[in-house]
Amino acid sequence: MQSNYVKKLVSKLSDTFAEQPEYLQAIEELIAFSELDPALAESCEQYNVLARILQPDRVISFNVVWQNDQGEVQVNRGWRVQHSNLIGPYKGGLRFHPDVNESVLKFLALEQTFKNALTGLPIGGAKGGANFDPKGKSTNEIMRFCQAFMGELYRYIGPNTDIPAGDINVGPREIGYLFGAYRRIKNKFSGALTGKDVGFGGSHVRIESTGFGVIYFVEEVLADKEQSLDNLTLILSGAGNVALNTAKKAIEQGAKVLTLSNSSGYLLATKGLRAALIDELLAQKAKPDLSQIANGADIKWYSDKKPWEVDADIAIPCATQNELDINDAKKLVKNGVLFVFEGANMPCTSEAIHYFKKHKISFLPAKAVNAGGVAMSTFEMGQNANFYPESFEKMDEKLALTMKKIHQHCVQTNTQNYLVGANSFALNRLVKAALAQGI
Ligand SMILES: NC(=O)C1=CN([C@@H]2O[C@H](COP(=O)(O)OP(=O)(O)OC[C@H]3O[C@@H](n4cnc5c(N)ncnc54)[C@H](O)[C@@H]3O)[C@@H](O)[C@H]2O)C=CC1
Ligand SMILES: O=C(O)CCC(=O)C(=O)O
Repeated sequence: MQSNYVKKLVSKLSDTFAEQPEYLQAIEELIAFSELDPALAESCEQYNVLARILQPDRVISFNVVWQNDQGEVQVNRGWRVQHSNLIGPYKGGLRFHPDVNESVLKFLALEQTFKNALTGLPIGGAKGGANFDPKGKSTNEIMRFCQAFMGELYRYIGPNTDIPAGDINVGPREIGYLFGAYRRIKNKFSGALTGKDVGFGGSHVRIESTGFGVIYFVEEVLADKEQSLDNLTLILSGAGNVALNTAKKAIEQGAKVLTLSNSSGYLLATKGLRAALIDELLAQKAKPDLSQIANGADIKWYSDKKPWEVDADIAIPCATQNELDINDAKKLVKNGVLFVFEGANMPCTSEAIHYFKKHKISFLPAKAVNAGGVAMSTFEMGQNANFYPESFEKMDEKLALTMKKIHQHCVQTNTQNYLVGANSFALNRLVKAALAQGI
């Protein structure tokens, strides 16, 4: 997409939001790797549609005031970025992390909007969270923080308005506290949050869905090349919800998962991680201490290093944004990696993506690869709306079918390039909706 209209708009956004590098990075990737249907181009410019869909409808920001266990009053910043409800209610996760700021949440909300459009489901895009660090906090402190956060957020959400879910450091425990607070404030039991426990309105497979969906998508891409996961080697980063469920399903499907990681280093299992170990890690409530798993034999811990130096067929970054940079990309290419699948949101820097493209490495973008989570959240909303919970097997089948459809949306839009296919399918759907709905 390189018309004068687009160039002028991007230059204006770059000036206005120069202090928001992650948000500008997400815009740059979209513009560099997408194609607008020529039949839409003139109206898109005439009605300035890109300026409307690249910027969030609104950014809500608020104080979160809570007390720690010592009774001291703490103040964090909370946000909800409601990016677009053109094709469905605002939908996207909440992240609690000290690095959270407006730029990070605006990039995540933009990505979410395009990811959700790519699924083909009727969901808009949003993201939220707080610059709260859960590390070292007691369960009571986490609960009080969630209650204080919802004490502000409840005004802006609802089952047909905006439906938050989890993301980094927001899992079933936090969703439980957030949901409890929402239910009490509103005196309503409704599907205003997803990722709930199956005992009170959650869907089977929501916890596993992002990671399982990653592997269903990997299998679709491999099947296109008449390959399977059997005996392929995978390197993964992270050791949270997405990484562990990706590892679990990959091992089940015959692959060898060599690594997991956290911000202190990575764990390498030269013979592949055992399924039982992944199950143990999944069952732990606290974040695992990976360095303690090393056994001095076939499982080793590498401090302050990233897994991208390990020789493997497939790399799947599943931790956080910009965790895989140009130096990592060079190592992967040198070691002969065949595919890079983005499990996390925007884990590869722009430079890394351009390097993969230059070296003809198959690069599969987050919008497609990790969309299984939000798709399952949408199915949770459906089950809440009709008061009818479905079985694990049915939801798992639905997830696999959804990942197949997302794969089709990419390849039917661009047969050569998944990144362009994914971005363009979503872009054209959003532009058409904006034009049809007027200004
Ligand atoms: N949970 C979900 O359903 C979905 C999550 N995502 C994305 O997947 C990624 C991971 O999310 P979750 O697994 O849910 O979070 P999580 O909180 O369960 O796990 C995050 C993991 O990343 C590790 N980590 C954080 N910073 C790191 C760094 N700099 N280097 C290496 N490891 C680091 C943490 O130690 C932790 O193991 C995020 O980008 C998130 O936005 C995307 C789609 C859905
Ligand atoms: O399940 C959801 O609503 C959102 C999941 C999410 O945050 C994401 O796809 O990045």
